[in-house]
Amino acid sequence: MTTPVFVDGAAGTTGLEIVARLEAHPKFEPLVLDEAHRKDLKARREALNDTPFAVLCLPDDAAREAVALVDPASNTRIVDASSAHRVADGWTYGFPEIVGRDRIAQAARVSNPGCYPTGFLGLVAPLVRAGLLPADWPYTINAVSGYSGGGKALIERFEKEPDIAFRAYGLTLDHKHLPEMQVHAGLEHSVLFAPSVVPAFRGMLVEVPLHLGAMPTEPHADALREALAEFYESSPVVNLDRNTAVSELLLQRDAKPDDTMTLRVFGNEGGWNARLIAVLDNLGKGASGAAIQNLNLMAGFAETASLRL
Ligand SMILES: NC(=O)C1=CN([C@@H]2O[C@H](COP(=O)(O)OP(=O)(O)OC[C@H]3O[C@@H](n4cnc5c(N)ncnc54)[C@H](OP(=O)(O)O)[C@@H]3O)[C@@H](O)[C@H]2O)C=CC1
Ligand SMILES: CC(=O)N[C@@H](CCC(=O)OP(=O)(O)O)C(=O)O
Repeated sequence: MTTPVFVDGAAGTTGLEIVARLEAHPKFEPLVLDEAHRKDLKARREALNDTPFAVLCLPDDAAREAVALVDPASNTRIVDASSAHRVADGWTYGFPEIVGRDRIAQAARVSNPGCYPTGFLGLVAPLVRAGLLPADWPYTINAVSGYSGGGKALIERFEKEPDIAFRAYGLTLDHKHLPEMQVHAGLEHSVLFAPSVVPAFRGMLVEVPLHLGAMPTEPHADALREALAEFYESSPVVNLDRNTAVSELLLQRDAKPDDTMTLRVFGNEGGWNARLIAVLDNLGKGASGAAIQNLNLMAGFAETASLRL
């Protein structure tokens, strides 16, 4: 006997990957609407109210609409992959390693983190919480993503314009991920975020460069690395790679789906500077893998069931 999960937005980039993981899942099964009904309000309302779990893989407005379609008396528990509810009251932020597995397990409304915030928060939130990095520091994030991060529209653009080698964006400095990065890292100031896209389908590198010697706490890169290693010691999904004897980190154009995230801390010899770098799949721990991890915890199943580890 399997538990049905309604995937609203199943024809989209994130939705397709969630359906694939649910199809391979030993205890869940995906419920999707056919092409003629996938945007039909009546069909969506029924599925949203009559299924024990629903995952929203929709643009923000459609995700808000989906939540409004759920009767307050309904028992449906929701995971929202959009950015509509990431700092909203009544929603639990779906980053189990940081928020706590118990909180996700008990929640009726879980908001999946954004892909870039998964990398940033994975690196910075535990260190701020431990007092090793200051909460009032002006943090900067340099990040590069595969083009599937922009959904169907960006995939189409990169496939039509093969000459694009690099795309810097977010140039108005008001990217929609700023609030969740500040709130869930417990920061006093908004971060300075410099995202970009390269012609690879999936994968991302999220980097936080730090002038450690200028910080009041003057943390050493080794201390940051060890604190992260300890924090993620028991995680089956997030790991800290202690090997800093690497000269480069690469994203591959044909990378396979991957639901893990690897963190690294590089420091210079004097300990003045550090580069904190997270490598993840925007469609894995950055979206679909995180949704399955949260559903597993909510249903009381093994945390990593059907993840691509
Ligand atoms: N791509 C990624 O790496 C990540 C995405 N996310 C978030 O996940 C959500 C989905 O993103 P993504 O899969 O990339 O986007 P896509 O554009 O690839 O897919 C969105 C899907 O939603 C469908 N849709 C739009 N409006 C409605 C509606 N009113 N009712 C039913 N279906 C609707 C679209 O239909 P149609 O096919 O007709 O356009 C499309 O199939 C977004 O909120 C995104 O921000 C989060 C983390 C990472
Ligand atoms: C390359 C690209 O365009 N990426 C998306 C973020 C993808 C993601 O994290 O999804 P959410 O939008 O749900 O937060 C962007 O910058 O808007």
